[in-house]
Amino acid sequence: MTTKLTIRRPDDWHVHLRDGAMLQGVAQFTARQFARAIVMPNLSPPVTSIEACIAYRNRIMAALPEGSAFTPLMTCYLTDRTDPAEVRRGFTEGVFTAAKLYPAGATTNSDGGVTDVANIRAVLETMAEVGMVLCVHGEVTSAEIDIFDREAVFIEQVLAPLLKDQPGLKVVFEHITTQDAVEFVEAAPANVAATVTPQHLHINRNAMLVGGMRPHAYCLPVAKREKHRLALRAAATRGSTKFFLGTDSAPHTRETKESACGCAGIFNAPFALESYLAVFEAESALDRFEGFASLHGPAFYGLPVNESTITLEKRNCTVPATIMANGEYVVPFHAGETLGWTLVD
Ligand SMILES: NC(=O)N[C@@H](CC(=O)O)C(=O)O
Ligand SMILES: [Zn+2]
Ligand SMILES: [Zn+2]
Repeated sequence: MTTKLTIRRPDDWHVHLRDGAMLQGVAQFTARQFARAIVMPNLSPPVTSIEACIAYRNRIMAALPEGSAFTPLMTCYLTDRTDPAEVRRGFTEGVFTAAKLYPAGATTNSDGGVTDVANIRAVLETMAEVGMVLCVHGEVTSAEIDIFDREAVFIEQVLAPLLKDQPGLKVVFEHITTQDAVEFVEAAPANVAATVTPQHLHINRNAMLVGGMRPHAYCLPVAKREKHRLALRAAATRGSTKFFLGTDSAPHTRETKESACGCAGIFNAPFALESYLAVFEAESALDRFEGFASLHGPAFYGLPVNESTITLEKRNCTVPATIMANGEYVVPFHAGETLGWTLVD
C-alpha cells in the first residue's frame, strides 16, 4: 500500500485570489500548495488592462507569506471592447499568461464580460497568432436555457463554432461539469484542454439540494447529475494530457454565501491537493496524480514543469468548519470532514 507520495510541485490552472482583505487572508493557502496559479481577473472592476494587471500582480506578491516562491500567472478579462494590441503587448511583455472569456452575466463579476464572441474575433485571431491561451467559462446565459443545460448548450452554440473559426487557438474549457464537455474535449484536437475542480469530482447536485439547501456546495457551473460526475472522474484519472488541475477556489464570506441570494463559489484552496488525491486513490490512479496535478498543465501552456517537489502522506487530516481569512469567516470545501491524505510541509 502506498503511504507516501512525492511528486513535482503542482500548479493550479484556475484560481480566484480576490483582492483587498480577502486576498490577504487566502493567498497563503494557494501559495502553500502550488508553485504557480492562473489567477482569475474577475475583480470589481475587472482586470482589463496591462496596467491594472501589473498593479494586481504586485498586490498578490505583497500578500504572500515571507519567503514564498509562489508565482501568480495573470490573465486579461475580455470585454466587447478589448483592444487586440493591448492583449498582444501584455502577452509578449510577459504580463498576461492567458485571457479569460466570461460570457456576460454567466457568473460572479461577469457583467462586463463578452456579450457575443463575434465582438472579440480580432482578439482571438491575435491570440491564435501569438500562441496565447484562451480560458473559457463555458456557459450560455440566455434566460430560457435551463441552468443544468447551460454548459452543454455552450459547446454547441459557442465553443464549437469558435474553434471552427479559430482552429489554431489554444482553449482551456474551464471547470467542466458534464459528460458532454468530457466528450467534446476528448474528440477535439490537441489545442483544446480542460480543467477539473475537486468539487465536481466529489459531489453531484444532490449535495446541494437534498435535506436542505447547501449554499457551500453551490458554485458555477452548478454540479450536475451523478453520471456527469462519474464521467469527470474517469477523464481526470485516466492519464489523458487534456485534463488538468484547476481548483476554481472562489472564496466568499460565510455571510454572502448563507444569504437569500447566496454567491456562487466554493473555497477549496486550503485542502485542494488532499481533496483531489482522495479521488485518485478511490479510482486506483495514484500513479496518474502527478500528470494531472503537475505535468499536463505546463505542457499545454508551453511552460516548464516545476523542479521542486511536494510530499503527501497517508494520514488523516480534518478540515475545519470555518477558516478565518483576515477577519472574515469563510467555509471551506469538505468543512468538518476528514480526508485520508495530508500535505507535509
Ligand atoms: N465558480 C464560481 O462559482 N464562482 C467564481 C466565478 C467562476 O469561476 O465562474 C467566483 O469568482 O466566485
Ligand atoms: Zn467560471
Ligand atoms: Zn472560477
